[in-house]
Amino acid sequence: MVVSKYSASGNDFVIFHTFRKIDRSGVAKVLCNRFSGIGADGLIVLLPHEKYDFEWQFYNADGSEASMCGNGSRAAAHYAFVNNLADKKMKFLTGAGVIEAEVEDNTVESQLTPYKFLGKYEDFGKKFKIYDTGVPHIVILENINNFDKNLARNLREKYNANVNWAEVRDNKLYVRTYERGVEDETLACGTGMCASFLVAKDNNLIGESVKVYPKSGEELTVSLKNGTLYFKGKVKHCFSAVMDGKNERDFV
Ligand SMILES: N[C@@H](CCC[C@H](N)C(=O)O)C(=O)O
Repeated sequence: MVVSKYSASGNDFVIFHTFRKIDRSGVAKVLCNRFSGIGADGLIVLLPHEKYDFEWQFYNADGSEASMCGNGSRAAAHYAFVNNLADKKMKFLTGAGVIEAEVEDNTVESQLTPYKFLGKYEDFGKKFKIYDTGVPHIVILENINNFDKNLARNLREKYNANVNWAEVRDNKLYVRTYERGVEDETLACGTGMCASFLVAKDNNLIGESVKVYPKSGEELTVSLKNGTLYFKGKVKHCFSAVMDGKNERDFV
């Protein structure tokens, strides 16, 4: 069994492709474990699809399945292209709908599925909005140094959403995200950066396109064109490894 490890702006993934569509929650937990596995925020499995270039299964590190992952969509597109599973421009099916992606060397742009506004709230002493950009995200617009892991954990549990602190400085967007399913802050979260973009835009703090910097410090671009979110940045293929003599069944 061959697996690849990718980092998409610091959000890291184990990726492989196969023909079998089975529950891989247990495999995700084993492979994503940072001490006894490969270590990653999520597992992505590419499967054949009759209409699209492929479909994917996405699992968080704790084995929970998520309908979408922005950074994962960029890593998966790069993996599909270099492994000859798709052309540079591709369409693939996720739990949230069809993603269109384009690979140009190590830079990948994904066109996300339509977003939904889920409401405006005041709770735990904070004002925030929730947008679904494929998965739900709470966005608190304030100094990102106020990022508070305990508060994020409480909000995540009560609203079953990822939690972002977002700040606009010098026309740039800075975002820190506590991710559901990793249950910690990650170095970057694509759907979180896109939700933060929407909230900053609602507040007239940015235009139709902005440079975004997650915790990793890597630069990405989020744009809104005709009501559709585009998300672009570099991905890194860290390595591919042969899991010697092993089948994924051996991991659960
Ligand atoms: N890191 C992802 C989001 C992955 C899913 C999320 N943790 C959830 O369970 O909602 C991204 O880049 O968008």
